[in-house]
Amino acid sequence: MCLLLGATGVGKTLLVKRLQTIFQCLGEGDRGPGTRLGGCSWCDPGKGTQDAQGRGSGVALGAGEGAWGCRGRPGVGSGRRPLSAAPLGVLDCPAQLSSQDGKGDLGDPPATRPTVGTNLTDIVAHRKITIRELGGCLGPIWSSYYGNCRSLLFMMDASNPTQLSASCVQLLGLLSAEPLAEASVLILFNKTDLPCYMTIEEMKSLIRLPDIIACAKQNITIAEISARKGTGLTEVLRWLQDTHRTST
Ligand SMILES: Nc1nc2c(ncn2[C@@H]2O[C@H](COP(=O)(O)OP(=O)(O)OP(=O)(O)O)[C@@H](O)[C@H]2O)c(=O)[nH]1
Ligand SMILES: [Mg+2]
Repeated sequence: MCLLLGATGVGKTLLVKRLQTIFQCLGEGDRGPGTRLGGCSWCDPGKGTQDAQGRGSGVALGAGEGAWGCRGRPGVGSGRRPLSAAPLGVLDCPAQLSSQDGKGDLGDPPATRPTVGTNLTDIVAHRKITIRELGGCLGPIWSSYYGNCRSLLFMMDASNPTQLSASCVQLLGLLSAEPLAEASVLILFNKTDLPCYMTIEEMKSLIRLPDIIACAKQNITIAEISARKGTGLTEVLRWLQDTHRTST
């Protein structure tokens, strides 16, 4: 189980929707040789960038290339670029997840509403990973859900300095919670597409992140992302895959 926590409005639900979009393209099993998909630039060369031979930069899996197969139109084999090494090879095309207009190749950001309870989402990266988002408004009872947590995604809003200190207090509470002592932690600084966002260096110094990491029992990784544009989601996927590779 992966817990996804953070103050209300930081972008947790949008992140999960974005990950779902990517996994629906990449994570539904190998369809075998000759399989290529339409739908998004992750799997449709026609929508991706073109290499020197005019082939697209979309990806498709050949036989036995692992659990990151694409879903979509079968039998359109020409022009596909087989992966040399699955599954991480699939994630070597992060540029397609980003664009300047806020829509990106992931399409328009879907609408979200404040999560007043908990959302469970399954993604498949070698094995099933269940992401449990807890609404920010549930902060007082987050601790009821700490059991069976293998990994923790903690999201902060990099564009909101006034929320940063409150988020830092929440983070310290999580890191000191006994049931989460063994969890791997990924701190996500989201909304880096906004003009007013703070750089990772600014945030590190504001919340004394190096000290927090040094004192924590957990293995902590940090990443700057934009759930809106898709920036940095490749790293999130890699981290999830690596963290849950051997977990139960
Ligand atoms: N500009 C920008 N807006 C974002 C980003 N991520 C989320 N948002 C927007 O922020 C708002 C809140 O996003 P949600 O995903 O609902 O936030 P949440 O963390 O799930 O909030 P709760 O469910 O209340 O805890 C929505 O309008 C999103 O479209 C981002 O990376 N950039
Ligand atoms: Mg939500």
